[in-house]
Amino acid sequence: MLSIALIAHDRKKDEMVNFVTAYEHVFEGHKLYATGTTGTRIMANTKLNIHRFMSGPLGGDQQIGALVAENEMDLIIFLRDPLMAQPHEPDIIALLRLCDVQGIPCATNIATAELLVRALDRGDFAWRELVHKYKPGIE
Ligand SMILES: O=C(CO)COP(=O)(O)O
Repeated sequence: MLSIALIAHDRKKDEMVNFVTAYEHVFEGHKLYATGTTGTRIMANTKLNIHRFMSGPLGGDQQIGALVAENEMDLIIFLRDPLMAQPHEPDIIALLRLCDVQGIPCATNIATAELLVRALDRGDFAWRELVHKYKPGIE
């Protein structure tokens, strides 16, 4: 069981709900996290149970980033709105940066999200189980 974060900006939320609904059978085998409103929308439309953090503008991206920093998060699906400025842009950049620091697969558009979820379904994320098994504790 892996940890997956689902995040979508407002104009991408319908896309996220449709996507998660289509792959509900894959997501149901994992521990799911989301920013506040995204999580509420997904739970209203699926049977999935999701741990919801704060809404993005109130710190949700940073809360998910904290788990990425500790190498606890295995996959991030972050449907960003590339055509709308966000008040919390620094938080968004910080989360994406931490994904690169830890080498965490992170999809920022639906095409990449689809490829990664299919890879997850095939078992291509087994290496993340090893990361968890051998991860050093915080000194
Ligand atoms: O703003 C977000 C990510 O940057 C998403 O937050 P919500 O899911 O609360 O709308």
